[in-house]
Amino acid sequence: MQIILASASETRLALLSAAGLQVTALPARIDEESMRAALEAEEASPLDIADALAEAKARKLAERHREALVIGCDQVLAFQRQVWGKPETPEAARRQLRALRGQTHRLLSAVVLYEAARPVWRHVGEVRLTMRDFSDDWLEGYLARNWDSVKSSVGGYKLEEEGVRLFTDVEGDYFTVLGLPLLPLLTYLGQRGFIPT
Ligand SMILES: Nc1nc2c(ncn2[C@H]2C[C@H](O)[C@@H](COP(=O)(O)OP(=O)(O)OP(=O)(O)O)O2)c(=O)[nH]1
Repeated sequence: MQIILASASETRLALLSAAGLQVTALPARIDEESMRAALEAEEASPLDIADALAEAKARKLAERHREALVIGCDQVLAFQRQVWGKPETPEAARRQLRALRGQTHRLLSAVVLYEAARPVWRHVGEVRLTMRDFSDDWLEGYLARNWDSVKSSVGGYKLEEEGVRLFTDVEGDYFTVLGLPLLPLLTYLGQRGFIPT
């Protein structure tokens, strides 16, 4: 069965490909900003927001590819009752990282699987990340060196790159930080016989 990743995320495609899966990546192109704003207005939890966005992406492509297995994903950052998506500019990343400095925030990575155009499995992974009290000067250098890479990341960092220097503690699954709860997904795909075990 064809596996479609309903995502423009190079990181997610790289994780699935490195795990040996043959996956076709197609962007779902939903209006995440307005969906997230509407859900926040209804006081949806960060978990429900990530899950709803992941499902919307999977559903959109599953309706066009009814015979495929479609994986939809979404990751949000939760901090002090706020829910953040990707910072749009270096200034937004600077503001966000200064707010998170010396604090603990959460990343929630949701995955929803559609089979024959129906949702059959879902999971949300959560990680708690604590940032050190880095200096403004260091942050300026970090952004100058890393903005091109981290502008595609919800936290303004990539844990597997220099972004690791932001942290004193990461409590949870590495792949969930990168945006995909890979291990539960691979377990389910194996149990259902979609990938060899
Ligand atoms: N390589 C890497 N990527 C990260 C890390 N933290 C977050 N990300 C990326 C994974 C996702 O591409 C992105 C989360 O944003 P979204 O869930 O909105 O996905 P994105 O817009 O990239 O693609 P999609 O909405 O699925 O088409 O942040 C990290 O530590 N390392």
